[in-house]
Amino acid sequence: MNIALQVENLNKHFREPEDFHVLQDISFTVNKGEFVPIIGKSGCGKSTLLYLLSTLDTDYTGKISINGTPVTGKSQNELARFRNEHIGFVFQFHFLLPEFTALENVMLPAMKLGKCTREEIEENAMQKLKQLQMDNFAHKPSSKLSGGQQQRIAIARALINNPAIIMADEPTGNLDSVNTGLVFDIFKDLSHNKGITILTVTHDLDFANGADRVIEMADGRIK
Ligand SMILES: Nc1ncnc2c1ncn2[C@@H]1O[C@H](COP(=O)(O)OP(=O)(O)OP(=O)(O)O)[C@@H](O)[C@H]1O
Repeated sequence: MNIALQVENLNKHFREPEDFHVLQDISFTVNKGEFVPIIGKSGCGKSTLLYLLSTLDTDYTGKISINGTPVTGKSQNELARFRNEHIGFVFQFHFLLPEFTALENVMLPAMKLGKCTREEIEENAMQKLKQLQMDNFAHKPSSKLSGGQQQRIAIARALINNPAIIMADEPTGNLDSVNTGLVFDIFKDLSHNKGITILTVTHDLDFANGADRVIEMADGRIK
């Protein structure tokens, strides 16, 4: 099957401080290996949508399937395992553990999954760092790296469990234009050459313009 993400009639309300229909009848599909930015004005619901798609928020109506697996209705434990195995996360703030080395940070999600030995995980993590041209920094504490380097470590960490899909929320929000370009090139390579699906919320129009297609939102709907 070629579909990485299928979203059907998604609706979400925030109930406090008053009822607010934040996502309205959202339906779309994303194919495997597509690179799709989600754009739209501040407050239109982009991050809320990404949060639902990444299975972190289950308070909605409608259906979400990832890689052919319906995730709607799964228990919190099942979702935690599903996320670890299938989804890589990249955020605006990288959330690296500052006192850990780059390598240790990349290894963490695989250690949590507990499927491989420490040696296997270390080898895999080194490969991911190499892929992002960060292997020379493997043994440096992450706090000693630049913002762009830290974001590349965060992308390596998102890749460690070989996810089918990467969900990113403003991954270049804190970066200068050179590093934004680097992250763009990495995402393009991962999607086009490695078949990983990339869904990313962004305000960066250069980033959006270079992608396969964009999902544009306005007032809780897809335009
Ligand atoms: N927990 C919440 N309770 C009530 N309203 C919320 C909550 N979280 C977000 N909202 C509202 O929902 C709307 C959509 O928020 P969201 O963060 O998804 O927008 P966004 O498009 O990602 O915006 P930005 O580009 O500024 O990050 C906004 O009007 C916001 O104020």
